[in-house]
Amino acid sequence: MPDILTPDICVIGAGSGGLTVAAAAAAFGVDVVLVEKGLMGGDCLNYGCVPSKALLSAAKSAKAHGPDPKIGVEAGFSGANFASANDHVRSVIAAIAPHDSVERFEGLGVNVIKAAARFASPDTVMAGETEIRARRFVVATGSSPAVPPIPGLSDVDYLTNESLFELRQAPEHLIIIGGGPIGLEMAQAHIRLGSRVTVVEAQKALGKDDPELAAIVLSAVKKDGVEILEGTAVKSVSAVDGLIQVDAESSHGAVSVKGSHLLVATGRKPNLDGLGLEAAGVDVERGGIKVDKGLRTSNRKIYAIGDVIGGLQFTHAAGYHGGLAIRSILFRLPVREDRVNMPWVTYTSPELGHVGMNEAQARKQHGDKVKILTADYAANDRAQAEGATIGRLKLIAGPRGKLLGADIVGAQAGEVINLLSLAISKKMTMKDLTGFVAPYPTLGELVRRAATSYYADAPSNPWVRRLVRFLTQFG
Ligand SMILES: Cc1cc2nc3c(=O)[nH]c(=O)nc-3n(C[C@H](O)[C@H](O)[C@H](O)COP(=O)(O)OP(=O)(O)OC[C@H]3O[C@@H](n4cnc5c(N)ncnc54)[C@H](O)[C@@H]3O)c2cc1C
Ligand SMILES: NC(=O)c1ccc[n+]([C@@H]2O[C@H](COP(=O)([O-])OP(=O)(O)OC[C@H]3O[C@@H](n4cnc5c(N)ncnc54)[C@H](O)[C@@H]3O)[C@@H](O)[C@H]2O)c1
Repeated sequence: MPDILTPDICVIGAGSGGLTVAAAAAAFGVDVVLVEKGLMGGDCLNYGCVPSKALLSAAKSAKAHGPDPKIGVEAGFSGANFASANDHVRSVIAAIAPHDSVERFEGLGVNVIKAAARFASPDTVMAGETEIRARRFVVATGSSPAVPPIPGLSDVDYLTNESLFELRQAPEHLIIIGGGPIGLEMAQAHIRLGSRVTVVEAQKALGKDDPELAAIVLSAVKKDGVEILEGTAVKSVSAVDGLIQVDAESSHGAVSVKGSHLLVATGRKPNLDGLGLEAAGVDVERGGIKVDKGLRTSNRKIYAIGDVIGGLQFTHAAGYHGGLAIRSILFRLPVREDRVNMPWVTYTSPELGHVGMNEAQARKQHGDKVKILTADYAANDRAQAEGATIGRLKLIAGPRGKLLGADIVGAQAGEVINLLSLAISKKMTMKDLTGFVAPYPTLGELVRRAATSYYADAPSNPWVRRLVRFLTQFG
C-alpha cells in the first residue's frame, strides 16, 4: 500500500521557482509537499547561475591580476590556475547550498520527498511509493540543454552546462556552439583562465539584446582573444586525431574549426519527460507547458512556473512566478504575469543589462513619441576613476516622458539596471529620474544624466525663457 498524503499544495521541482512557492506556503502555515528528483537548488545553484558567475569572478580576477599598463600595474602574473578557479566554484556552491537544503526546508515545515514525480491522474501525483492528492499542484521542473540534431554530435564527447563545471583543467581550445548568454559568458571566463576559445553562432551573437550595446560586449570579448564566428551554421561534428572538428557554413563559405573540447550552448528545452502530463490533462505547446496569464495550466488545479513554461528563463523570473502562484493559490487574488518588464543581465565584462521594452517594441506602440536618451560611461566621473570608461546607458522614454525601457552596457550594469527596474515597476517618468539626488561619484548618476537630456530643448524654448525672465522681476 502506498503512503497517501493530502497536502494543500504539492510542488514538483526544488529549483528557484519551486523553492519560492514551498518556502512561502510554509511561512503561511500551509501544508506543503515538495518533490525533487535531483539536487536541491535546481539548475541555478548546481549547473547554472552560481557556478557560471563564480567562474566569471575567478576569470575577472585573473584578468585584473595580469599586467595592465593602462593603470600602471606591471604584475608578474604567470597565468591562472584553473583547478583553483574550479575550487572557488565548488566553494561558492557549497556556501549557498545549505539555504536550499532538505534540512532547511524541513525546518521551515515543508515535507520534502526525494523522488521523481509523475501525475497518475488529474489530481494525483506519484513520488516513489507516495501518493499525493493535493488541493493545488505547482509544476516547476525547469529546463535542460536543447542539443540540436547536428550530424556526428552524439558520437563525440561534448559538454553542456551540466558537465562544464566539472572540468579541473583548462581546455586547450574550447569550441562553443551558440553565442547566447551562456556561450558568451563561458567564452570570456575560459579565455581569461587560459584556454583558446572559438564561438560558432548561426545568427547574431547576443541577438536578444540591443544590437548597438551588444556589439560593445562582443568587441570586448574579442579583445580578450575570443574568436566569434557569427552567421555560421554548424553542419557536422566529428572526432579527428583526438580532437573535435566542427564543420560549418557561413556566407563566406565553408569553415572548419578543430578544438580539444566542445560546449553546446544552443538554448533550453522544458523538462516534461516522465511527468505524466497527459494523465493530468495538462496541455503542452512548443516552448513548454501551456499556461494562461495567471500561470494556470489547462487543468485549473495545476499551475506551472519557471523555465518549464518557456518564455523568459531566469532565476528571478521563476521566483516572480512563484510569488504570483502563491498569491493566486493562498489568497485567491487575480494575478497576471508581466513579461515585458522582466529585467536581465549578461555577466560578461562589460556587463549587459536590459529591462522593459526595447526600441523596436516602443516605436511600434508609440511611434515618433519615443525618445532615446543616452549617457556614456566616459562622461561619468566614477567610471573615469575606475578606468571603466567603456559603456553606455540608453533610456527609452515614451509619451509624457514615461520610462518604457532601458539598456545598459558597462561596469556594474547589473546594479544600475536594478534602479531602472524599480523605476519601471513604479511607472516613473523622466521627471522622477531627474528629481532625486544621486551620491557623487557613482555610476547611478548615469541615470540622471540620460534622463536630464529629455529636457535638453527647455533652455531654448521661448516660453520657458519668458517665464524665467518674468520670475527674475521678483528679486
Ligand atoms: C549556465 C547557465 C547560467 C545561468 N545564469 C543565470 C543568471 O545569471 N541569472 C539568471 O537569472 N538565470 C540564469 N540562468 C537561468 C536559471 O538557471 C533558470 O532560469 C532557473 O534555474 C529556472 O528555475 P526553475 O525553478 O524553473 O528550474 P530549475 O532550477 O531547473 O529547477 C527544476 C528542478 O525540478 C527538478 N525536476 C525535474 N523534473 C522533475 C520530476 N519529474 N520530479 C521531481 N523533480 C523534478 C529538477 O531536478 C530541478 O531540480 C542560467 C542558466 C544556465 C544554464
Ligand atoms: N546571465 C543570465 O541571466 C543568463 C546566463 C546564461 C543563461 N541564461 C538563461 O539560459 C538561457 C539559455 O542560454 P543559451 O545561451 O543556451 O540560449 P540562447 O537561446 O539565448 O542562445 C543560443 C544561441 O545559440 C544559437 N544556435 C542555436 N542553434 C545553433 C547551431 N546549430 N549552430 C550555431 N548556433 C546555434 C542561437 O542562434 C542563439 O544565439 C537563456 O535564454 C537565459 O534565459 C541566463
